[in-house]
Amino acid sequence: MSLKEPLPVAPGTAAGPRAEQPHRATVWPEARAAAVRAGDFARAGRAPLGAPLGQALGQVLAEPLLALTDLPPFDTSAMDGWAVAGPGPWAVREDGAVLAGHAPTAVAGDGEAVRIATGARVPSGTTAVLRTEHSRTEHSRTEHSRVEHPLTEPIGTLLHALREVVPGQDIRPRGQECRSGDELLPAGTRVTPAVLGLAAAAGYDELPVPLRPRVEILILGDELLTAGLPHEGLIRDALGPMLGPWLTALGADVLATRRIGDDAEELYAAVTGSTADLVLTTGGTAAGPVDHVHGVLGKAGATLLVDGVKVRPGHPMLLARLAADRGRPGHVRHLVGLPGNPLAAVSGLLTLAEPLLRALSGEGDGTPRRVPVRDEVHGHPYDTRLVPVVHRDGRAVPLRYNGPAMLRGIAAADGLAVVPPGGAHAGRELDILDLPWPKAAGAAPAQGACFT
Ligand SMILES: Nc1nc2c(c(=O)[nH]1)N[C@H]1C(S)=C(S)[C@@H](COP(=O)(O)OP(=O)(O)OC[C@H]3O[C@@H](n4cnc5c(N)ncnc54)[C@H](O)[C@@H]3O)O[C@H]1N2
Ligand code: MOO
Repeated sequence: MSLKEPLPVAPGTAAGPRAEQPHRATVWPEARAAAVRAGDFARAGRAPLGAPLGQALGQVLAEPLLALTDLPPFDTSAMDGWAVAGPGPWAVREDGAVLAGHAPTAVAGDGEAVRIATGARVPSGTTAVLRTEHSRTEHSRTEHSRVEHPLTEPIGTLLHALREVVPGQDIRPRGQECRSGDELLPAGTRVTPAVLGLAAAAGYDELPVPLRPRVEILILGDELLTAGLPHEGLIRDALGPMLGPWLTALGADVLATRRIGDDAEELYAAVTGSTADLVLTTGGTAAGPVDHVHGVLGKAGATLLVDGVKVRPGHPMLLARLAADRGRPGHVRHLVGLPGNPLAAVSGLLTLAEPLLRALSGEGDGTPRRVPVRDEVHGHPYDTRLVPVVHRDGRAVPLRYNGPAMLRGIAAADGLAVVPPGGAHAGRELDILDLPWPKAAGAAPAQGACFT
């Protein structure tokens, strides 16, 4: 697939000084689409990885799963019983039974039968398999004294069918499920335990899965503490502990979470020196005296693809393509700038980072599901709102504590409702961005306290 380089969605390509710039915010759906395009563009040219079966679980197939063999690979018996040739009664061959995993020892001639196990390769010449419970054997008197062995038959044994025998019955013909080269599953299929089983049956030792996107997190802000209680204008870093595990849950390989402070030079060095596919910064996206993200992107020769989004919270979020790394010219790198307010950062994560990572992993655009909202939700006059909700009885219930600086709502939520400009009346179906972890059992009382 040849992909065109994604263009900035708003006028202007270079990140430069912000002063006096026109408002360039992108509408929310278009911002997500731009993130998908960026991920698709970065994925093109990345060769998939051959992951051993056990390590591929949960990933998606980078290529279609083609059968490496016919399945079944040979004609097999579907039942324990007798491989028979032609019409009965049949003379039982005394030279052995055919077990699963063993090459057939006998070639069945017309009027002959040989004992066979489920899954065993049927001897050539077999016309049907007669189930044990549908058969009767008759032994000649002279041989009765012979010691019986489970895998050999007394000489002169005759086999009778107790039911009509239809040609081909209880034989699974070679290639019944698939022929070698058949497409078993398309690219993009999630590797589940069942897919692992099918892949093994079809001859795979490794599966082609996309390289896990490599992400580096840069936490900006001199006011942030990594331990203890807030004091003297200092607050705890809420994003460092949250973003790494969140990105891991999205399938990314988190290289590092680094604390940079409000130092523009250190930020420049970290951004330009990063080997990650995606650099995620937190804070410093606005126009304050120590908000360095735009300036550093300009100096680093980055291209802004999204510079502000018409969404609340989180509107200063941005997406940029970083200049090519001289050491790895084909490696496309992006940066997502998350606003510092913690719920605004979550909004940026779900609006820009998640779709980009999903596309980079070949997972499609993850169309949100639609759920009716239980209560009226107030909207912003012009912008989309993302509001934490819990699912109750098939409806989305908006939670309180949904301000840009608050995490109390999202910590109790199942997802974020996408509220269009102007708001939504009770009962209206809204897109829901589900969170990438299972619902917590027993969380209902805490959530109850958060309802509007
Ligand atoms: N003049 C304007 N000021 C602001 C605007 C604006 O449009 N014009 N936008 C506001 C909005 S909306 C947001 S969101 C913030 C975004 O600001 P930054 O991305 O530059 O973030 P900071 O200023 O660094 O921090 C904002 C806020 O968040 C706290 N913070 C930052 N990092 C963390 C963290 N890791 N853990 C917890 N809290 C964090 C920081 O202390 C600030 O309180 O800008 C508005 N201003
Ligand atoms: O966009 Mo800001 O996130 O509203 O606080």
